[in-house]
Amino acid sequence: MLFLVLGRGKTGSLVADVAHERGHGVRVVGEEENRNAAALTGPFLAGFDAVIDFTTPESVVSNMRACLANGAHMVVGTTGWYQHLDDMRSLAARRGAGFLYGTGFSIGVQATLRVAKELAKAAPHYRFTITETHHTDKKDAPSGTALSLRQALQAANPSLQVEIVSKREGDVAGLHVIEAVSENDRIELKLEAFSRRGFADGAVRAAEWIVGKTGVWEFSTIASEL
Ligand SMILES: NC(=O)C1=CN([C@@H]2O[C@H](COP(=O)(O)OP(=O)(O)OC[C@H]3O[C@@H](n4cnc5c(N)ncnc54)[C@H](O)[C@@H]3O)[C@@H](O)[C@H]2O)C=CC1
Ligand SMILES: O=C(O)C1=N[C@H](C(=O)O)C[C@H](O)C1
Repeated sequence: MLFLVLGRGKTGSLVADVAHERGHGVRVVGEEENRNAAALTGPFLAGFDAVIDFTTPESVVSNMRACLANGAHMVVGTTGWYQHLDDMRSLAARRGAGFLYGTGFSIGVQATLRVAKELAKAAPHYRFTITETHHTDKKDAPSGTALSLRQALQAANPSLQVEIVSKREGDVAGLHVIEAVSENDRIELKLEAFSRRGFADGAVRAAEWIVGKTGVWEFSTIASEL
């Protein structure tokens, strides 16, 4: 397959490496070539099986508009743009695109989301806090994964109030800690990414999955198929 990767940064570069390792052709387009999605014309996009976006909360919106309007198959790993989610979902549906988005593409994040739901049910009267720590260049806060974890906790137990604390330190690839506290004890569920490799692997597998499909999916709903 031939993939177009948007973003030559920390994660986009690794996504390109993983896609090569899995036997795919890859073209990477960076910021200089693609200001305001200038590179993403219909004829250019038609040459790729799928597009994978790891850019910024600002740039990803024009990238999605261009790709989805042209009916492309697109995987969006970039976080911090979810106020536009309804618009992007309807654009994808109107144009017959394939659109898959998500906050944490690693197996670790997906497993933690499942365990979090069980914890919310098993400790319904505890006070919940999510603390997320990431590198100092991260543009969005809270992290997309922290928002997904809160959503998972509250889906399992709608009465839970969940505080999110964001920390920015060094080059941390991703640390999420869920803490549930009662008068008697404290439970901790901790997920530490050792590198960005797990996210890149999930993104490439998601791109393989979406080729030829039309529709809109959040990553967690299809992760078990990858
Ligand atoms: N869903 C997931 O599993 C993961 C999501 N992320 C998210 O991915 C995004 C990127 O993260 P990093 O790679 O750490 O950031 P980064 O800052 O290292 O890379 C972003 C790159 O996008 C480039 N860029 C900006 N506008 C562009 C445009 N219009 N076209 C092409 N490239 C453009 C920038 O020049 C930069 O090189 C963030 O939103 C982050 O939260 C990161 C890791 C995992
Ligand atoms: O910006 C990052 O680095 C990461 N962003 C994602 C998020 O916001 O959830 C996923 C991962 O934690 C790394």
